Amino acid sequence: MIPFRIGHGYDIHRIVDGRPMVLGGVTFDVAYGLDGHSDADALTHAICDALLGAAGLPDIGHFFPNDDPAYKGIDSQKLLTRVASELRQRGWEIGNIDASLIAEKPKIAPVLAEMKQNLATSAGISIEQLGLKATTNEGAGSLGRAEAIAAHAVALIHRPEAPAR
Ligand SMILES: Nc1ccn([C@@H]2O[C@H](COP(=O)(O)O)[C@@H](O)[C@H]2O)c(=O)n1
Ligand SMILES: C[C@@]1(CO)OP(=O)(O)OP(=O)(O)OC[C@H]1O
Repeated sequence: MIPFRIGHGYDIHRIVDGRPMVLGGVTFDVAYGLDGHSDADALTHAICDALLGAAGLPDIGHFFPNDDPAYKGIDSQKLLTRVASELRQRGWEIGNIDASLIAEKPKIAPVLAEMKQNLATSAGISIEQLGLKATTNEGAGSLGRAEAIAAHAVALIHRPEAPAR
């Protein structure tokens, strides 16, 4: 069996009034938020799907159905912790994760380090194993009009090395 596997995840949530704005486990003090069944943390969802995809497992909606009241408003860091646990139960270790947020607003840079710490802790990896960037969509399209926030993520997972004999 190939000891390394790569996965990709993507998610997008609409910006609406009257919802919390949670990204990477950080809650922003703004008057708008993301629509969804959970806390709608698109960044964390993309990372979950990258990990699940790498392991050849079904996507986030399979593990946490969006019509199940158990997941209504749930903190997506709990979902990421569960996803990482599902992988480890199947003998996978996380090599690294790299993610990109596409958000016209809010400004991510001031809380980027806090997001990285939250995500690394939830996934059970070190900060050095996690890349995170933010970009605007330069005003183009629905993302550029700040109608939604999207995230892409890739993850590399591997089987633990066999002990040397
Ligand atoms: N929501 C965002 C978007 C971007 N940033 C930071 O600004 C830099 C420039 O963004 P461009 O879209 O003009 O390339 C980007 O590299 C990020 O450091 C941000 O903090 N929050
Ligand atoms: C996270 C889950 C949890 O029910 O709900 P949503 O917040 O709606 O997020 P989405 O990425 O649209 O779907 C995945 C679901 O598993």
